[in-house]
Amino acid sequence: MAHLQIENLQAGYGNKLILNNINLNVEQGEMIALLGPSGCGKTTLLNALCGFVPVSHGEIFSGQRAISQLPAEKRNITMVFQSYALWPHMTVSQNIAYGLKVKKIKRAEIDVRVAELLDIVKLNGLENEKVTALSGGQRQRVALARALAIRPDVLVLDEPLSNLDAKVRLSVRHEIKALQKQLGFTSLIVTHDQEEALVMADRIAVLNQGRIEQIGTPEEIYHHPSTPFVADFMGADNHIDWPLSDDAFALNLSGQLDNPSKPSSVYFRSENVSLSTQQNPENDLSNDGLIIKGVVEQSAFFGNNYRISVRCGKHTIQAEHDQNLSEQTPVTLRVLPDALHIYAQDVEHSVFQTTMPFQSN
Ligand SMILES: Nc1ncnc2c1ncn2[C@@H]1O[C@H](COP(=O)(O)OP(=O)(O)OP(=O)(O)O)[C@@H](O)[C@H]1O
Repeated sequence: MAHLQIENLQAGYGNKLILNNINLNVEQGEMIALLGPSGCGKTTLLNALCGFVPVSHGEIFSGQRAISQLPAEKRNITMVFQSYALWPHMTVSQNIAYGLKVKKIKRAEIDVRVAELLDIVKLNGLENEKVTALSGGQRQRVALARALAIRPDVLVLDEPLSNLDAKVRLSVRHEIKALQKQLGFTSLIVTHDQEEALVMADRIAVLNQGRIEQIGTPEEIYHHPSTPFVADFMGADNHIDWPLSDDAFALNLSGQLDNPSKPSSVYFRSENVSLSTQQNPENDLSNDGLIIKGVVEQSAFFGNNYRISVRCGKHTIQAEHDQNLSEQTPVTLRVLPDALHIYAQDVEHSVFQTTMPFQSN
């Protein structure tokens, strides 16, 4: 049995159902990132696990224990909040000790545990400071230490990095990941930020409107998004519907698509579009893939590269290129089959199903 098992979970607020049929297993020592757009139910799922939102259907097992109807304090699941939720009038040590005191642990034992945690989160020397005197990154480390102090069965983190500036955020996310590997705690982390999820998580669950749309390793989610929603959310920012009666586009898949005339949605990332200013660029492989003719509409510098918007018939396609290009430059774009995410459109049911004709490595 998984360390945490969520089965057919439904939860919401009053009559408003937010989470619908959530199934998720989290193994001991695993970190799962919950990723999805604003309002999809990420925080509600954490709240349902912690006992802050009632579960109307289904069950949550922590180890062998069914916990969905237990009060929050009996679940041994601890939350680290975005806003840190520290006691401002207390010192760093007092904040870390708080949960242990509530549990009426002996003073000597608390002192040992607090010293251990100060070491773990590298806050030695700051134990007697008021938390209000600390930086955002240090406060979040206090919050983490306080949550870990009571040795929770599961740690849940609700956007723990979103109040930190970009540079601190990068270092704290690596610290949390290193701690998770070192201490082996089981955790779920909510984030808006797909890069954060890719870097930190062992597996990612992508949520859409209260349902899990896909769950998999970062590599699976990134390279093999199983639905158009996941492809789009994970940065496949170009989208066309096929077949397309537009001379600017040619799709050659060497018969790999089950039925080329079947309506399909094709998604691909701008970073996978190779751009040539030659009209008939030499192809060193074959003609396979998507080939598009167009003219440059806009070119914007973004550090590593230029982001080029290309007008292709009625579509605008985003590409990346190492040089600035002037408006109206004619270009040829090419996307190799491995970088195309293709989904059959099931018109009758208004849902998409992946055909997954290609496997990228
Ligand atoms: N206390 C509440 N009462 C009623 N509805 C709520 C309450 N809290 C959240 N909701 C609704 O539940 C839905 C899911 O909200 P939730 O906060 O779980 O989303 P989220 O994915 O965490 O969003 P965000 O990324 O913006 O934090 C939203 O439609 C929201 O309006």
